[in-house]
Amino acid sequence: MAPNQDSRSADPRSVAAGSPATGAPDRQPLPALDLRGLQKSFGAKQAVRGLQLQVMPGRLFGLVGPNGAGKTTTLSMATGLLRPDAGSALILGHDVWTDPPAAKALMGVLPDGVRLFDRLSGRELLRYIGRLRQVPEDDIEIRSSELLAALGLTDDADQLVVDYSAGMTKKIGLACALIHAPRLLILDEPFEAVDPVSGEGIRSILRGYVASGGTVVMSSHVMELVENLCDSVAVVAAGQVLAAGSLDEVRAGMSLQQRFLQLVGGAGNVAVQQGGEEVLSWLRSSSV
Ligand SMILES: Nc1ncnc2c1ncn2[C@@H]1O[C@H](COP(=O)(O)OP(=O)(O)OP(=O)(O)O)[C@@H](O)[C@H]1O
Repeated sequence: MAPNQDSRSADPRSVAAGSPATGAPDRQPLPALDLRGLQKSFGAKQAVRGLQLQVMPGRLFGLVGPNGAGKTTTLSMATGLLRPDAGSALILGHDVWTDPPAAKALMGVLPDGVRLFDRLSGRELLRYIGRLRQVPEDDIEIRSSELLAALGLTDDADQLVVDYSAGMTKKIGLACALIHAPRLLILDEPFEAVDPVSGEGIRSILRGYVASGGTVVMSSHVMELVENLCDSVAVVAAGQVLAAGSLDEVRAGMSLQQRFLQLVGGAGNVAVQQGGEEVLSWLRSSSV
C-alpha cells in the first residue's frame, strides 16, 4: 500500500524558503523523524539522555542497541505514547507533543507489547482502527482484506485477537499501523515472534512501502535482519546515539554485528573470563 501521497504534497512545510539563485522554491525535504535532545528518567534511572536523531524520508532505518539501551523509551516518546522530560519529536515538521493530531495522522505505529482491543476479531479491529484514522469505509474493507492476505491472517480474520498467538498479534498490530497508508512507520521489534514465511511477507511489504516513498524506523536485536533489510542504522546505548548514518558508514568495513560489539562493548566471552578469573565455572560439566 503506497503511503498517502495527497497529504505529502499538501504539506506546505515540505517546501523550504525560495532559492536565491533561481527564485524557485528549494525542495529540501523535512526529516520524516527528527528527535531533538530527548530525555527521560524513571526515578534515578536516566533511560534516554539528550538523544538526537534525524531520519530522512525514503529510508528504511534500523535502530539497534543492547537490552535497556533506551530504544523502546525513545520510540514511545517519538510516537506520543510517553511524554519526554525534555526535548522534542517532530514527524515531517509536526511536533508530536504540541501538534499531536497532525503528527499522528502522518505515522503508523507498532508499539512494544502491542495493546490492542483484543475482544474484537482481527477484521473488526482493522475496521475500528480504519474508522479511527478516518479511512473511507470502502477502502477499509479493501485494505483490510489485502493486509490480512499479505500477512497470512485471512483464515484467522474472524477469530478474536485475544486468542491470537504472539506472532499473529504482532502481524495484526502491523496491519493496524498500515491501514491509513501513513508516511512514516515506527515499528518496535516488528519481526519478534514472527515465523520465517510471515517475516518474508513483512520484509516485502516494508520494501515496497519504502520504494513508493514511505519511511520506516524499526528497532531490532537481529543484526543480520537489519543488515539485509535496512539502508540506514543507528546504534543506541545508555540512552544516546553512538553512531548513525547509512549502513556502510556505520559498519565502517565490518559486519554490523562486529561494529555493534565494538561500539557497545562485546560481552561474548564474559562467561569464560572476567579480570583473568573464570566465571560461572560451576556451570562447566568438568566441575561437577
Ligand atoms: N516504565 C519504566 N519504569 C522504570 N524504568 C523503566 C521503565 N521503562 C524503561 N525503564 C528503564 O529504562 C531503561 C531503558 O529501557 P528501554 O525499554 O527503553 O530499553 P530497550 O533498549 O528498549 O531494551 P530492550 O532491548 O531490552 O527492549 C532500562 O534501564 C529500563 O529498565
